[in-house]
Amino acid sequence: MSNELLISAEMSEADRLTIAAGPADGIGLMRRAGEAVAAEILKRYPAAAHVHVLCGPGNNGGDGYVVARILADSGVSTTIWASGAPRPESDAAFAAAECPIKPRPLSGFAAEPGSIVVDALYGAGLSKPLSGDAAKAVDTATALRLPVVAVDLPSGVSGTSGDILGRAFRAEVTVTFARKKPGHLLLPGRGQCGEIVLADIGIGDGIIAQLAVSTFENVPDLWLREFPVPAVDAHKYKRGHVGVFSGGPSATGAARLSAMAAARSGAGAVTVLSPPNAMQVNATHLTAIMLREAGSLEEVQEFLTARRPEALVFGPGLGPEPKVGNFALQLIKALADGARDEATASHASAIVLDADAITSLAHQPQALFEAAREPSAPVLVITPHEGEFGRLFPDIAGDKTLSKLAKARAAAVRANAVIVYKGADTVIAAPDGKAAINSNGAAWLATAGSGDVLSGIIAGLLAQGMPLFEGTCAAVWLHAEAGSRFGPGLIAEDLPLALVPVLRELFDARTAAQ
Ligand SMILES: NC(=O)C1=CN([C@@H]2O[C@H](COP(=O)(O)OP(=O)(O)OC[C@H]3O[C@@H](n4cnc5c(N)ncnc54)[C@H](O)[C@@H]3O)[C@@H](O)[C@H]2O)[C@@H](O)CC1
Ligand SMILES: [K+]
Repeated sequence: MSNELLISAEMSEADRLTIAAGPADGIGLMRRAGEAVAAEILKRYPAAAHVHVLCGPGNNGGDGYVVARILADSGVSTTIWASGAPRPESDAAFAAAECPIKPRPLSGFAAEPGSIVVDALYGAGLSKPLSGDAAKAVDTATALRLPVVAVDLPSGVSGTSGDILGRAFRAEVTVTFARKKPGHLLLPGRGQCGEIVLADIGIGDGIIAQLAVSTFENVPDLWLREFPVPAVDAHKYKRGHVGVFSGGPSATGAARLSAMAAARSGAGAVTVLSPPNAMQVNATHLTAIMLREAGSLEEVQEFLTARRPEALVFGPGLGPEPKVGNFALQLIKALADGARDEATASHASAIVLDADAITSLAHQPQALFEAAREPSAPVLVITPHEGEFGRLFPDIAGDKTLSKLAKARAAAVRANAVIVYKGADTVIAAPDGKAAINSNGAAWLATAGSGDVLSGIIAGLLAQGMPLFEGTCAAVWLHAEAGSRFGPGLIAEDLPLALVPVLRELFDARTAAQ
């Protein structure tokens, strides 16, 4: 698997463990890193008139000296612009000594149209905002619109948070080593990386496994083995039952989008739970989806006991009023009580809290967090976008020292829930610290009702027995993949059907792997 994302301490540890295991040493890894970058440049820019390699004082710069040496050996006209000499005896100093090109000071960096820039100023060791000559170099390359190939990370992008420190290069290609870093996927860093190439420099999977990494890129490898394949003797309730709460007569569409998405994701049965005054309008619009009147907690409990849905969606279209939050709390409590009482066993094991449920619970977040900690409480998935996250977790949202990844993790621990912190770089985080960053989304998904569909997919996959974190990650990926492939013109109604070809591919991949 190569879906792990490494922070810089983990990358250094991987480096250390690889060197300790032998036979590679530090300069050996650096040579492989530089070779990978040089190969990419020779492949992509065979007609480049000139290559300017910008080398920093650390190991990122060391990789740059290797690149410059190989390019020069290959007959490419190459200049090195260095910001300070490498520390004596360091791997970077060895790499610089092996390179026949005499470096010029970065302060004089000038380039001509048609040339290529290799950014080997700072990588994993970036520790403060880019300033002085480095910032000027960014401005020069940007003004001339020169193609930039970044070594490991575009200088100025934090590998941990994806933040831009001061200024950053906007690369056409970024070549990184062993595994991607969170900053390659989190915004705004992702936007600076261009195409990301992952190069093998001899840090084996066994070494990565020793790191016990807890952050992943959300790709099918992460959850495919848990992806549901219906049993030969499946009947509809064996394929999972989802209940979706509907809003009032003028706000029923959101629940229907969720319900349709749950059904398309493979749940065998889906029921819309409707207030009495919305029964007529829901009935007019539902065919395969079942409908049940549930205006009170008692009626909901009757449904839970009689039909035993595995997952519920609560929030889309319900309205942001405090009474919605109160109902959510009562529901969580009722499910916790029900799960303890074998006689009623009215338990749904998962609730997806979305949209208005999140906003209404922001009036009493502590009550939610306490309810989620009750023994036997159902597992919760909370799916806030930026605004909703800020309402439910204002202090975490306002903490400028935390990345989006760290914020999602902190929220998951506090709420004892899987948090889907939505956006173009959606982060999924579980209370046990596991987290994934999604990277296959597209702007087409920013359309009304898209989030309601996502909630339905999550519930649909959880109802079919996928584990909580993996099921949620799979839903986020599926939703993004369906929307990205559909492209221009996408509206939320299209998404459930757009899931079908993606599901087919996953199903085929899953069964082929069995
Ligand atoms: N497994 C690994 O860890 C490997 C790492 N390699 C390379 O090593 C890099 C990391 O090397 P380092 O840890 O030496 O870190 P860097 O080379 O990224 O930077 C470290 C140096 O830059 C200074 N610095 C940081 N930000 C600055 C700023 N904004 N302005 C001025 N000075 C600044 C630091 O004080 C330090 O001297 C990776 O990005 C990668 O390119 C590769 O050689 C291959 C193997
Ligand atoms: K760099």
